[in-house]
Amino acid sequence: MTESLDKLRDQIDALDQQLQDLLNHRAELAHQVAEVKRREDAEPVFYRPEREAQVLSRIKERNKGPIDAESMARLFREVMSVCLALEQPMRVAFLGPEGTFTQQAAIKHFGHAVESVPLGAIDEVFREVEAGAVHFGVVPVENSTEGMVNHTLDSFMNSDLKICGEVELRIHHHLLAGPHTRRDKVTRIYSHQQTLAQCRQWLDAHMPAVERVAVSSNAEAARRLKDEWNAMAIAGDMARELYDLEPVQRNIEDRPDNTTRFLIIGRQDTPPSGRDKTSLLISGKNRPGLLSDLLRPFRDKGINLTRLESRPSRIANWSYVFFVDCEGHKADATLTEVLETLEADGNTIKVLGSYPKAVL
Ligand SMILES: O=C(O)C(=O)C[C@]1(C(=O)O)C=C[C@@H](O)C=C1
Repeated sequence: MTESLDKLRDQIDALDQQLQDLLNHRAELAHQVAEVKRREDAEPVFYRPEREAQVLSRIKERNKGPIDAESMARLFREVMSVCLALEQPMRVAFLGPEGTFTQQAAIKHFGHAVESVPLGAIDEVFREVEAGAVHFGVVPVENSTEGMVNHTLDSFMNSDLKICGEVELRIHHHLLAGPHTRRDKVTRIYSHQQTLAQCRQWLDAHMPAVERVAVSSNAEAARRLKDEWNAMAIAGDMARELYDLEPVQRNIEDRPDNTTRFLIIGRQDTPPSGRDKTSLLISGKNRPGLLSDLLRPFRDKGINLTRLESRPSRIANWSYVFFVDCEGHKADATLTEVLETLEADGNTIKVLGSYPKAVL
């Protein structure tokens, strides 16, 4: 026999009371953790990405359902976000304006309890983190359809900031209309250049005659519809909600698995979490076989590379630096040996950071 609604709700009320008490108990413990950190360190580090990654991975591994592992981890993401805010209110800069995918990535990574600060350009995000005006920054680094975000790679060449985390976000783009849009009179579509590129085939097939106008961000494209009648915009859900726009057609990205990867940048080194990645900037004297010489030590030690990118060095024409992502932490003995071999061969290595692989 099934229980009555009232009885079931009584049980839910009792569990909610327990959950609430447990969450407050957890928050008290986080508060005590903060006191220990303050006592033991003149410059205490409150945010611990390696610990957060371990907590979230464990939650996913031991989850038995019916709540799915991803959703459970997202709930705990918010719990830790609130606990961290009790230790230290955090300010995180992102490539703005409000409503960008980068803001969505910042919230996915840190939870809703952080204060997110929109900035106008990638190098501004770097500068504000360097200056200590914010604790961390979030910048896009690569898209699965359109490739690298070169501004971000180039910013690392002149910065000592450390990568302390990564976020992956599935990107869905929608064709949007504003409150005054006359849908039969549309002559222009606004969006960020990368978004227009990610929706090129759809636009060619469905709106070939409409001019595509690249603007500084998808959120800016959405904002413009406030007072225009002959334009539409392409943007994601966050911008759509922020500017209260109508979806004309959802999910118009050419590839259904369209994903963007973002990096968290900060001033601190991150200890090993057990499931880490390391990002390196490597340069060597231009010669035949340079690239294969750079890669051989990784192969010899069995270290998996997850990304390899070259960029002009900006020192001399046709000389390049290499951005290499590999599995493992710079404190691992094998990776240390690889880096020592590369340096002994006369190459210059800059470790951009070792950080936990994305868990969410
Ligand atoms: O373990 C810590 O160092 C904490 O500060 C606690 C806690 C948590 O709530 O679990 C909060 C913030 C840190 O980023 C990591 C974990």
